[in-house]
Amino acid sequence: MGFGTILKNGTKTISAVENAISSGYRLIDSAEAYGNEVDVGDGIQRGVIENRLDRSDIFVTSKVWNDHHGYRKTIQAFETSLAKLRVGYLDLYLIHWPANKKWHKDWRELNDSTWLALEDLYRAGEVRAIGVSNFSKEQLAALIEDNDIKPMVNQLEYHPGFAQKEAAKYSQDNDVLVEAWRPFGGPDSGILNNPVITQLADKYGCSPSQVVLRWLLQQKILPLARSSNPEHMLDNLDIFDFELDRDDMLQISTLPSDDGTHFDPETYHS
Ligand SMILES: NC(=O)C1=CN([C@@H]2O[C@H](COP(=O)(O)OP(=O)(O)OC[C@H]3O[C@@H](n4cnc5c(N)ncnc54)[C@H](OP(=O)(O)O)[C@@H]3O)[C@@H](O)[C@H]2O)C=CC1
Ligand SMILES: O=C1CO[C@H](CO)[C@@H](O)[C@@H]1O
Repeated sequence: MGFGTILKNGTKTISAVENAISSGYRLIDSAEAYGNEVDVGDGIQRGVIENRLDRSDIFVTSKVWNDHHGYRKTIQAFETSLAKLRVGYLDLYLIHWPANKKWHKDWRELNDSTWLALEDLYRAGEVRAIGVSNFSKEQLAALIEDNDIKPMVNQLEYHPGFAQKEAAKYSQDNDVLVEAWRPFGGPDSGILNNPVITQLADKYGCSPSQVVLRWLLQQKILPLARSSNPEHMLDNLDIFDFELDRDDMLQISTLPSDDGTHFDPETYHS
């Protein structure tokens, strides 16, 4: 179970990350694009001290943003992220979004040169694992074909009403761990109030968020949940003592598309 860090206000970020570590989270998902790596780093430091942990107990992820694609800029972006987070090394570094065909004629070469930077950081021991985020099947297949080291993770938008099944299946078939971003569809989605989800929560005697997280785990997908509320943080971790049955898994998987904004890896540009 991972903890997401899209949190705006500085103090709120520091205390959310510190509380998350005190609640038991060990995977902290950050990114240069969230603009709060200094605060995330402070939260990690406080959480480690408060709970008498070591740096090595925490798994820290960051991601290179779209305007830093390419070998040289990626290395620089990594160094900046590391300096802001102050954690010595990263456990996982991801390409946040692929360069895609719509915006880059040379999308494949551009992804390869960004990836080469990640490979070099990995070989140098600066990052313990490397991966991608928001890569479609085609984009991931090209990267695997062209390079020596296969991505270890593909972090995808994946939640009830928007499951990127093709990309997830291709990743898993190639031993690439899938992480789910925005598991609850973000703050304004109706996922946690969806009647199918709330009825299943009643059936299993758990919360709607726990139903969603179980649905992900049972597909061998690692969820990245974000919360500023310590009760929700604990609730989201307490999901290892029940199992959704097959029919209920299917009910969630076949929910119609939700009303959220869905980002398409083949066209997204920012
Ligand atoms: N790779 C990528 O491109 C992307 C990665 N991400 C990553 O994924 C993480 C999660 O996605 P995010 O967009 O933050 O949204 P989430 O899907 O995690 O939803 C967060 C919302 O859910 C609420 N919530 C959490 N737990 C509960 C609960 N138990 N009961 C009721 N409400 C709950 C939170 O409210 P409250 O605070 O009150 O609990 C908050 O409003 C990000 O923080 C980021 O790390 C996100 C987007 C893109
Ligand atoms: O990680 C992210 C945070 O959310 C953004 C959109 O709101 C995404 O573009 C981005 O991938």
